[in-house]
Amino acid sequence: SDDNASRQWTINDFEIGKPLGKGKFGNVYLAREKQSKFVVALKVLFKSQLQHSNVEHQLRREIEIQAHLRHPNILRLYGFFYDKEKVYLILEYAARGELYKELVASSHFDERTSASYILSLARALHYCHTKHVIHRDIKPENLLVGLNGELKISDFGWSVHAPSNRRKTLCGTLDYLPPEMVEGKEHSTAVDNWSLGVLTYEFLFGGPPFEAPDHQDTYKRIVRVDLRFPNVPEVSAEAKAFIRKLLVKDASRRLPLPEVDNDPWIRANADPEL
Ligand SMILES: COc1ccc(C(=O)Nc2ccccc2)cc1NC(=O)CCSc1ncnc(N)c1Br
Repeated sequence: SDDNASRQWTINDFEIGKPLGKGKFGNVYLAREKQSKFVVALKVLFKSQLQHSNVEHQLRREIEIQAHLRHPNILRLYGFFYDKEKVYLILEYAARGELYKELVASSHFDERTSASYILSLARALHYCHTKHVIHRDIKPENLLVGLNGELKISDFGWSVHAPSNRRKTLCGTLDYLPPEMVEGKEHSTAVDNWSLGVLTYEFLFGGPPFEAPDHQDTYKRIVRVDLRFPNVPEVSAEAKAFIRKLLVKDASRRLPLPEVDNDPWIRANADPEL
């Protein structure tokens, strides 16, 4: 409940369990609030590292953004607290962990699994866009899986309010960035439409579409939309047609997220229960 989110928590309110993951600014632990026995994921961030990387403002913006986001496919940030040297984020626990691990384990997903995940993602991103929030960092590492196999978008570390031309320090991989971002131009919510296309490709073929030996080559392939499909029989023409509707250089011509529901490939393959 919301009064829970605002009350002042301390680390003594929680029993700490196994480590769930090692993040860029700190580690995440399974934890349980002692009184309610509510299970959460507790992310521990070191203030010194946040200050050193000059991302405190990003974290504050993220906390502000997340406080207003409520969607079944968006990992909840229930609240936060801090002590002298650390900031703690109280996160929803995604019982089936990182989607990335499932993708690596199975090398690629079948069309039904892929279409179901992509539909959930399209609905969550459209919800964000109605709140003028662009995620900007949609990639398998930022996706988690809930107890019933539902996809959860996490780590809005790079989200901004649209429109924006805020430079995203290209420390991470370029693979998911659209042409307008790699070219440092102004970008809109349509960057997430592009990333959805990249992710669909990666789910079906096991790797991102513009992968190349080095940054420069990836950069060139992205700005040229140098899209090639391995001619593997198990991926349908409808799947490729869907990907081509999203990986479009002109941001205004990318398939709008509300229309993802009506795409023939999605209709034929996504779980109707979604
Ligand atoms: C809403 O989720 C977040 C919101 C914010 C931030 C964050 O660090 N922001 C941030 C940190 C520093 C600077 C600027 C932004 C991170 C997350 N999420 C995560 O870190 C995911 C932790 S891993 C995990 N979580 C739950 N269940 C599991 N099974 C696992 Br594994």
